[in-house]
Amino acid sequence: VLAGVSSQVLINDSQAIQDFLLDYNTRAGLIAYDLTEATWNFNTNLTDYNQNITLDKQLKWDQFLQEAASNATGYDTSVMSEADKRQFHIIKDIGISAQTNETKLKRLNKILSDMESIYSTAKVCLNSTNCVPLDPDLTKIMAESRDYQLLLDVWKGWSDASGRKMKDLYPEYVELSNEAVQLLGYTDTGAYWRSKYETPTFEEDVLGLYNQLRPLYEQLHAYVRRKLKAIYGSDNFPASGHIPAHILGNMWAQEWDNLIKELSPYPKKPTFDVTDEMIRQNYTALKIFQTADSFFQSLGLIPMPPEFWNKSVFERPADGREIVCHASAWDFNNGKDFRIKQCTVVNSKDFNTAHHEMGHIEYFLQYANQPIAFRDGANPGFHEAVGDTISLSVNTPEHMYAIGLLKESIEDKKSDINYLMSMALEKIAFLPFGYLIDQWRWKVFRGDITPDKYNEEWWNLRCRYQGIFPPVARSSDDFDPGAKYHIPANYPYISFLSSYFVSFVIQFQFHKALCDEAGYKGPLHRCDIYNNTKAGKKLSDMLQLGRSQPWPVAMKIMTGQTKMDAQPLMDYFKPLINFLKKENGEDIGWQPNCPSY
Ligand SMILES: C[C@H](N[C@H](C(=O)O)[C@@H]1CCCN1C(=O)[C@@H](N)CC(=O)O)C(=O)N1CCC[C@H]1C(=O)O
Ligand SMILES: [Zn+2]
Repeated sequence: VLAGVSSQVLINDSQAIQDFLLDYNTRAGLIAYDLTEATWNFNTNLTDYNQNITLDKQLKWDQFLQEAASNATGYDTSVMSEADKRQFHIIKDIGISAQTNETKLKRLNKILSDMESIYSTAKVCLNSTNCVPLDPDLTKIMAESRDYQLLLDVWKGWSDASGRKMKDLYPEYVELSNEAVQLLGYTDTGAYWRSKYETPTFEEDVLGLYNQLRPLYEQLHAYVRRKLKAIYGSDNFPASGHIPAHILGNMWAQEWDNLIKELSPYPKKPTFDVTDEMIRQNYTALKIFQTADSFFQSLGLIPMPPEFWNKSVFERPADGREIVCHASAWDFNNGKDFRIKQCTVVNSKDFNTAHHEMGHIEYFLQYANQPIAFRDGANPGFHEAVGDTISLSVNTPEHMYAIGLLKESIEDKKSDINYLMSMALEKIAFLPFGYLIDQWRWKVFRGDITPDKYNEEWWNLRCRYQGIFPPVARSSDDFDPGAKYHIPANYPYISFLSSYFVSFVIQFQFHKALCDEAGYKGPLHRCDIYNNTKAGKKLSDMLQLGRSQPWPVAMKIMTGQTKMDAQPLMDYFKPLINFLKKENGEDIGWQPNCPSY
C-alpha cells in the first residue's frame, strides 16, 4: 500500500543533489552579476533608461530565485550533510522575491527604486537660485553651522524634499512586501528580517543590550544637552529635557562627533580630529582608500583587487549626473569584481566611512569561495562590524600619530577623556537611533502602526529613546522616516538598522578579542592592532565562514563565546562614564513623551 508516500517523490541521490547545487551556483553567479552591474550603472547615473534596465534584471533575478526555490523543494534534505541542508534552506528563503504575481512584484520593485531615487535626487533651495543636495552641501551645513534658524530651515527643507515626497509610496511598499514574505510563511517583513539572526530570542536579546547601555546614553545626553544649552540658549530646550533634533551636527542626530570642538571636556587639550591635518597634507579621496587598504594589508588580510581600484567611484562625478551618493560596498558575485561607491569629502568622518565600506569588501573577498548562498555575513550585524572594528584601532591617537596625522599622541588623562568623548559622540550617541528605527519598522510591518500614525509614532520613539524632539511642529503630510536613507533604500535583503545597533555592540567584542590575540595589555580604547597578522588571522578565520555556520559559531571563533555582550563596550568607555557621572550629578534624563509646543 503506497498510502502515506507524498505525491512528489523526493530526490535523495547524492550526485543529483550536488548537480543541483553546482547548477544553482553557476547560474546564480551569472544572473546576479548582470543585476549588480545594471544596479551599479543606475546608482551611478540615475536615468529612467538605467532604471528600466535594472528593474528588468531585478525581475529576471526574482524569477530565477522562484524557480530555484521551487525545484529545491523536490530534494530530500534528510539525506543531506548539515552544510547542504543549510544551502537548500537559504536557496528556498527568498524574501520578497517570492511574489509570484508578476504585476505585484514589478510594482514592489518599482516603488523601492523610486523611493531611493527620490531620496538621492532631493535638493533644498537655500535661496531662490541655489538648490543643493544632501551630499556634500546639506551634510556640511548640518555639521558646521551653529546658526539655529539656518539649521532648522535645512532640517525641515530636507524632510520636505525627501520624506514628504515618498509618503504615499511607503504604505504600498509595506503591504506588498508583507504579502510577498507571507507566501514563505512569515507573518510579516519584520519577522523575515529577524529570521536572518536565526536566534528566536533576537528581539529580547537586542532589548536586553539596549537596556544595559541606556545609562551610558543618558549620561552622554545630559552632558551634551547642558553644553548645547550654553551655546543656543535654554529657551530652545523644553522642560521635558529633550534636545532639539537639528542641532546635533547630523541630519538625523544619529552621531554627534561633528560637535567635538564645542563638546570636548578639556578644550585646551587635543580633540584628535584629523580633518585639518588631512587637508594640510593634501589628502585625496584616493589616498583615503589607499591608507585604509594598507591597514587591512598590515593585518595580512586580502588586498583590494585591481577591479576595485579601476571601477570604484570614490567621488561625486563632476559631470552633473545624478547618482546615489550614500556610501555603499558592492559584491558583483563573480569572485573578482568588488567596488565602493562613496561621494568622499576629505574629512575624518569620510575617512572612517571608507574603512567601514572597505570592511564590507574584505568580508566579500574572504568568503568569495563559499557557495553563493553562504556569501553573506554570519548575521547582518557582523557585516557592519568588520570595518568599524578596524576603525577602533585606526582612530587611536597612537595610530594617527604613527601615520603622521597627529603631531603628538595622548600625553595625559585629560587628553584621554577628550579622545573617549570623540568616540562616544559617534558610538554611544548612535545606539538609541539604531535601535528605534527597526522598532518603528517592525511595528509598521506588524500593522501596530498604521499609515495615519507613521510620523507621530516615529517621533514618539525618537522622543522616548533618543531624548530629542522635532524643533518645528510636524503635520500629517510629513514622513520623516523617509528622510533617512535606509527607509527608502530598503535593500530587499538587509539594510535594516538594527544590524548597525548589533554592530555597534559586537565591534567592541571583536576589538577586545583581536587586542587579546595581539597580546595587548593596556586599556581597550588605546589598543591598535596595526601590523598584527596574528590578530588578522583570527579575524579572517571568522570572515571566511561567511554565513556557512549559524552566527554563534562565528562569534565563538572570534571571541571564545557564543553570545552578543555589551561588557567590552562598557569597559572601553568606563573612564568617560565616571567623568560624566561626576559632571552631570542629578541633571540627567528626559520625559518619555514628546514635549508639546
Ligand atoms: C554609510 C553606510 N552605508 C551602508 C553600509 O555600508 O552599511 C550601505 C547602504 C545600506 C547598506 N549598505 C551597504 O553598503 C551594503 N552593501 C553593506 C553589505 O553588503 O552588507 C551606512 O549607511 N551606515 C554606516 C554606519 C551607519 C549607517 C548610516 O550611515 O546610517
Ligand atoms: Zn555597512
